[in-house]
Amino acid sequence: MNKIAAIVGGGVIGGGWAARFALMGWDVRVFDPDPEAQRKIGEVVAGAERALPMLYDAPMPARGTISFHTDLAEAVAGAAYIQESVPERLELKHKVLAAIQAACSPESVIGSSTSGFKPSELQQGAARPGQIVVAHPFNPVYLLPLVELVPGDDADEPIFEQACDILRAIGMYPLHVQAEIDAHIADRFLEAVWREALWLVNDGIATTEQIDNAIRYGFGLRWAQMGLFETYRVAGGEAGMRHFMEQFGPCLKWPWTKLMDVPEFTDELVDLIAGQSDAQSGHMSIRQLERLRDNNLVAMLRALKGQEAAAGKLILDHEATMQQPLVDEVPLITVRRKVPVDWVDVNGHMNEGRYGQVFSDASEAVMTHVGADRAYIAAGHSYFTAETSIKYLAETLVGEDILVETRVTLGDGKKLRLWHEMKRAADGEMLASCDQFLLHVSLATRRSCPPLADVRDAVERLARLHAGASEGPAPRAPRDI
Ligand SMILES: NC(=O)C1=CN([C@@H]2O[C@H](COP(=O)(O)OP(=O)(O)OC[C@H]3O[C@@H](n4cnc5c(N)ncnc54)[C@H](O)[C@@H]3O)[C@@H](O)[C@H]2O)C=CC1
Ligand SMILES: C[N+](C)(C)CC(=O)CC(=O)[O-]
Repeated sequence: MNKIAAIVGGGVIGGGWAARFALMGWDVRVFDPDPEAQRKIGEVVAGAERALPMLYDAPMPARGTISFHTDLAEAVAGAAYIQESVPERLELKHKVLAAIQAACSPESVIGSSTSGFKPSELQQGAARPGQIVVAHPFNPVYLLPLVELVPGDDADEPIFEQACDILRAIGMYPLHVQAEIDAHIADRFLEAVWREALWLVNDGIATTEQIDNAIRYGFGLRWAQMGLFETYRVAGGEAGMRHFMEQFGPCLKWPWTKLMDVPEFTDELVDLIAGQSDAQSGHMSIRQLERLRDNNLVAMLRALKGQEAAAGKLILDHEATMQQPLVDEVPLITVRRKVPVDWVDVNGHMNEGRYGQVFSDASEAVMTHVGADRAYIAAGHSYFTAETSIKYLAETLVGEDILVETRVTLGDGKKLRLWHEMKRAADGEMLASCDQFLLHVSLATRRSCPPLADVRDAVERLARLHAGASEGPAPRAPRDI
């Protein structure tokens, strides 16, 4: 299978798909008749380039190309994955899907971003119905992993499997929706909440800002990490879900919602809502709001990563597939990454504590390289850092690509000394240096001891290889420990 994706319809959602595929190493071809499409996608890709790599504490794959095509057939021919993201009108989707099928390989996956149409509706009159699946993403597609994958009854099994594999490979979470239904799963919730919110504004109960506050200071935070049922299970106390249902079941019969109805979109209601929304957020442009949203999402997803929970666990698992083994070279490139938004301090640059983290990651990469990896540590041996001296040489800013070059300046028995240079990838400027001294330890006694033979040999071999090539300080006499 090649790594070519065709994006048909390059608006808000198509642009997000294009960015995610390209940043995950796919070559992307876009077809969109709008003369402004290239500019609009450029804006989305710029936002994605800034935000998506911040989720990962690993080097990203080499970015794929994005090309723009005036001929749909040319864009889709030979693409392994095709995503349709044209406006939500069934007759338009039928026309576009027919044109795609006339030009693409029968083996390609055709995903549709449709928010509400069922696969059987999209497949009506199609040349190969089983090739078309609903692949409904969430905005921004380049940060949110969920994609509702609805194959429908006529789905072609290999196409569906391939869709799952490709979506996982680009870091997404394909949720298999077994039975087709209007608006799939998630949009049903969104619409219920949206409907209720419209009533609250319409009836003068709450403003748009109060409704947003009710979500973001409360249940919105819960939903991001536990969803609905797990949250309510906890809310039931020690007796869990049963008690929760017993206590709150009767409320469902009380007039707590107006979900069966929707207020008329009169000019007055549209003016009221748009006016309140302007008053609430009109001081920021849409691009500024997008950047704020992306920063917050990155910070939240990174927090979930730290807890190995929910979408954070998904990113961790995906990251593990992206790690490349170190190449035995002088210097070793031990870290390649982007500075994420949650590493910035009040001075607007990378906080000093994060330099320690970068150099610690660099040392861990060396440890793995010499065989002191997770299995070695689990078997009771490791290295502890005994001394670190960091020099901060230039400011490191959020979003910058950085790398660390590491030289082994001493590898002698239980002693390991490393010289790290952190550089800006764009121009090679040195941002910080670090002289680090580590001692091999037994995790049973928590005291220093010689490494096992393989690790000792690997460390000593690296030290010989790096001797003379060092740009770091002259090795000092190791401390007597
Ligand atoms: N905006 C959202 O929050 C979400 C939208 N979706 C779904 O994604 C799809 C696209 O929605 P948006 O990106 O929001 O719309 P959009 O209006 O931002 O973009 C649609 C794009 O399709 C292009 N287009 C129109 N006719 C075309 C044709 N014949 N061939 C190729 N391109 C054509 C337009 O020029 C435009 O750039 C819809 O099915 C929508 O339901 C899914 C998830 C979220
Ligand atoms: C409003 N919407 C129906 C287009 C929303 C979606 O389909 C998903 C999302 O990103 O909220």
